[in-house]
Amino acid sequence: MISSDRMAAVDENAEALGVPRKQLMESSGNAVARRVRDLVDPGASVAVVAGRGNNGGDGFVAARFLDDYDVTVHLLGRAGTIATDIARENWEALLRSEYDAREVRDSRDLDFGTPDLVVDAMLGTGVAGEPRDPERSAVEAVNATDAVVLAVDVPSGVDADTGEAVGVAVEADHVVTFHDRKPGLDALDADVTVADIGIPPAAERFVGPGDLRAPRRDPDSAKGDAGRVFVIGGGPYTGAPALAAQAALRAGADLSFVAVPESVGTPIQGYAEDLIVQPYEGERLAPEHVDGLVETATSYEDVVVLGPGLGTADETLAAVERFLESFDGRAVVDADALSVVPEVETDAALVCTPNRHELAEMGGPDAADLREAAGEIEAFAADLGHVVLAKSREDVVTDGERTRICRAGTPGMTVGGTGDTLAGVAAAMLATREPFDAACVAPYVNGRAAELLAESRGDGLLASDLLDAIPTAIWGER
Ligand SMILES: NC(=O)C1=CN([C@@H]2O[C@H](COP(=O)(O)OP(=O)(O)OC[C@H]3O[C@@H](n4cnc5c(N)ncnc54)[C@H](O)[C@@H]3O)[C@@H](O)[C@H]2O)[C@@H](O)CC1
Ligand SMILES: [K+]
Repeated sequence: MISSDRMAAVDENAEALGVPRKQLMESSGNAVARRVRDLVDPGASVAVVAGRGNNGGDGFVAARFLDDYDVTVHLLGRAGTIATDIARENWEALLRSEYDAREVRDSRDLDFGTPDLVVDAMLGTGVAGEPRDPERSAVEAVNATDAVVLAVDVPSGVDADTGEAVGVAVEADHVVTFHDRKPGLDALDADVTVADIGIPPAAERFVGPGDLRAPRRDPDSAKGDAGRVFVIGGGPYTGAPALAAQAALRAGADLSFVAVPESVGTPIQGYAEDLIVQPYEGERLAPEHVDGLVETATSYEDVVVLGPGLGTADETLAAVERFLESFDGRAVVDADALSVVPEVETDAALVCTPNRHELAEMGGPDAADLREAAGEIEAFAADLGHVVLAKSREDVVTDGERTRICRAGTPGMTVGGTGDTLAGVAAAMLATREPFDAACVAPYVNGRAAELLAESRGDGLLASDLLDAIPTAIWGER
């Protein structure tokens, strides 16, 4: 089962892996034609009713695979308004080769005769709202025929995710959908087949540009703002919390607060004027600081980063435990704070970011190659009840049910501090995405940032160099 957002991401990932959309369209159209062959005999009359998006493009391709049928293609609207290059190219290919392909410029001219089969290629996953004319009239005309109706991907007017129709919708007898079932198709009274269109499994397995670009939809948390990040770290170390907080800003957070012992507040503020330092008394985090921190984080709905530079003093780990017991928001847990997570009952949604050694100390698999241990890491995350982003050359990201691999990055990233920038990026992502998605995208961004610097910095990369490259890794390419 695949949602339309995820499908769009996978499709873009496939393109990045060298399987362009136009190739997928060729496979989709071919699959539609094969289904036509199953349903009606050669010589039968087939009307392809096509919209101006890629769903229509699939229909244009299908026509080329049906030369032993009596095929007419009806484009709803003017060819000049075809929305994508690949659909337009396939339309023009029909014209140049003298297929019977017509523009329907006015819904009153809609006449596709009395075909044996109608291919509904009007609207697919790109539909927004109820079908407008000419599609609306065409949907009604298709429903009024006696022809067998084969819908491409999803019956036009039906929402692929919910199965609902806001206005008119095609009553399809058959649906050929691509790559994987769409959740909305189960609700329909139609026979559904799934066609393999050659999307490599790697497009789903590996985090890619599609994951980054996918709509950031999270009805529970996204309130239209990019979020405040609250880093609880520092004491024995000062660089780590500052890097995490700055990375969060570079990845789009509106504000970055750093709660640190007053002993290190001044140096941390000195690193960057963009950070808002909130000092508490003493030299390290202790249980007496926790209530105030929980209150701040809760009242502002901050995404918390817990751990960078905290150290391992007993009272600090007790404070981490106490924090997690009473906090019920979202947090990235990193570094020294990780060892507490398996012991604690918390209502918070956590993204845990252990390296190989921290993962083993948490009770996860002790493996030299994390990717090979992905199954065990998934089982560990299921047990833990939190998202695990296990960092290595190839990161393993899992919520206990789904697992993805992130291959982005460079050898130069073994330098200290890249884990801190990762935690900050993850927090910024967590403000607008659900935890698993945020955990997939964060190492991709951090790794891409390093890749952008590979030529100029090589093995001399510093974690602080990544800060500048993070915005380009997110928004700058394409
Ligand atoms: N995502 C993928 O991986 C693949 C997608 N393919 C096809 O591409 C389709 C999605 O293509 P698109 O994103 O171009 O979208 P669609 O072709 O589903 O629809 C977009 C077009 O319809 C118009 N439109 C939107 N809402 C409308 C409404 N309410 N009334 C009238 N017109 C409306 C838009 O202006 C646009 O021109 C899929 O359903 C599938 O058929 C396949 O080619 C293969 C791979
Ligand atoms: K359709």
